[in-house]
Amino acid sequence: MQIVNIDRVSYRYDGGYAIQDISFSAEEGDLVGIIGPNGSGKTTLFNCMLGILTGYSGTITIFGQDIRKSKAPLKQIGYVPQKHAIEPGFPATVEEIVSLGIMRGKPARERIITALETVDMAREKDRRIGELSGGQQQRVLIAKALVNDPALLILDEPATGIDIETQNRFYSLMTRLNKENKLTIIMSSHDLDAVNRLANRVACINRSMFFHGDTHEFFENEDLLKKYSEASMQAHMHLHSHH
Ligand SMILES: Nc1ncnc2c1ncn2[C@@H]1O[C@H](COP(=O)(O)OP(=O)(O)OP(=O)(O)O)[C@@H](O)[C@H]1O
Repeated sequence: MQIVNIDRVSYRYDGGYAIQDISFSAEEGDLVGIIGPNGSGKTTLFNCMLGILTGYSGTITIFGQDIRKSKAPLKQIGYVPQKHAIEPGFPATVEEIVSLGIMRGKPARERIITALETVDMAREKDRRIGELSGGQQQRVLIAKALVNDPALLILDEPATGIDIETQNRFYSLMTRLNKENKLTIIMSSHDLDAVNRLANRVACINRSMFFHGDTHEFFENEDLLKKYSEASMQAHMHLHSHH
């Protein structure tokens, strides 16, 4: 079953196109890695898929429905945005943070605990989020995204800013959610090595699409890898030329 189909999607801000003519799809059980240098439009693409940005052209179909015509599929998406540092003194507890993810009905305590157990954080439920390490905070934010029992999980650069050992634990969690919980996952990442290990499909974007297919096809293709590293280098220099 097709979970997501992105068909010739473009979005422009006042300054020009952030994404142009993007197409790719995800089947049930896929773990799709979206790779692209800084500023390549990954967050813009996710915001279109989440119904946050509506002025795109092209068609986004999720669980078989055009999201312009029905908002219902959006309720089955769990989303973990790009991580922002949480103030150490931020007063909310882990359990309170996860309860914020509940879209419908009363905050069901059982669902919160189940989501926290999934990410191995149930023991910390009464602790303040600000006291936790970056990797633990990230797991709590995933629990928040899982609390509605989504069929699709979208993560925007989930492992950025956490140490290598924690990243590896985090990647095992992704694999477990994908394989055991049968969750379809779309994850953007700068970490090519992690994408190579985890994802079965890759979509590589640099404003427009430059590859979409099986992971091994991308990583076995020297030309594509070279093109990707050149594009990242340019994006990097472009970013730094403004400072
Ligand atoms: N609100 C906005 N108004 C105007 N331009 C924007 C806006 N948001 C993003 N852009 C531009 O659109 C392009 C794509 O940005 P986007 O955040 O989607 O990329 P990204 O791949 O997620 O980048 P990063 O990896 O750095 O987060 C960039 O050139 C950015 O400057």
